[in-house]
Amino acid sequence: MAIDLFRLPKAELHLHIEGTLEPETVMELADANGVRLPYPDEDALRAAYSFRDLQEFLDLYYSAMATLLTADDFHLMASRYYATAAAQGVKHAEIFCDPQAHVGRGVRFEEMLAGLTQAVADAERDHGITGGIIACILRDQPVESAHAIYDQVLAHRDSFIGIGLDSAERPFPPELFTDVFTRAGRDGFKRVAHAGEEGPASFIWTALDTLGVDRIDHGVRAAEDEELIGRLAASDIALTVCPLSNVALKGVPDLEHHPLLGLLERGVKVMINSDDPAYFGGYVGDNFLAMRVAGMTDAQAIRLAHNSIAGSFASAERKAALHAEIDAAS
Ligand SMILES: Nc1ncnc2[nH]cnc12
Ligand SMILES: [Zn+2]
Repeated sequence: MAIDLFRLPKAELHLHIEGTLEPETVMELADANGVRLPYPDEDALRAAYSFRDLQEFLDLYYSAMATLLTADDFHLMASRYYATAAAQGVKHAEIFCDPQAHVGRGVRFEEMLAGLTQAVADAERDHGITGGIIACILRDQPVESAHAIYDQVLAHRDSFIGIGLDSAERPFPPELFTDVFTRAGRDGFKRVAHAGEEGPASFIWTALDTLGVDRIDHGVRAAEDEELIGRLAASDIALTVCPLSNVALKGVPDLEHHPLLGLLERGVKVMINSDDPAYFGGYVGDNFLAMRVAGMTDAQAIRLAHNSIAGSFASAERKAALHAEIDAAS
């Protein structure tokens, strides 16, 4: 009998918490906060969840997050994510947030952080989900802004696991942010970066070699570069792949032609994540189910789940316990 993919224990390592805003939550927060949106109702908003590319998605993503004002709003959003994630087998989650996108529209950094850190603590108490928060730098904002937001992250050192790099990829190569990532490395933060989502495989090389990242987010365009596949397979660098996202943003034509399973078979440490699940058609368990329809075997699903634990920043003890949970469930 096929394994229950929702009950398969897994880690989620590529999840933008602002990308979990379902249309009903956006409308609820807009009403509560008196924020005017260019959509009359939930259905009209949902109808807009169809994208030609990354930028078109980002435009909607940034406009919907304008409904987040108070710590309670951030807490509500994240708590809803954790409840759904728990029901889909997530045991450990390293969630992204985009502080510049909130501070830039007048929300205090501490307001955002209070809501998110409370939700992280609640998730462990209520669902047994471990993990934490990775603050992403917006690569389409000036480098000075990256340093300024990093100063705030550093001032709240204990609330963050690490720093990341996201937003519009193609005109903004990783090396623009070498200095701020060097600072973060010296300060002992883990470092991750989106690379090879829409941008070329060369961005994966520079994320590794100039930013010193511990993990690559997406990285699917590594499949176009044989030398890079060899390098990744020989390393411990994991790729946090997001299948439904790549189809929704037209990076790959369909899941049958997605490079995930090919990279897995080449020995690259890939795993399945949801990216922005409210926008792309499903949470991490839904991504597993969709990949099964596209040909993923149970044995591959189990390897992907183990890779998600191995690629996480959890402690060695936590990792051992979660690997054992996967073995028990499979
Ligand atoms: N898929 C994605 N790529 C880059 N930046 C993002 N921010 C939220 N989702 C993103
Ligand atoms: Zn992402």
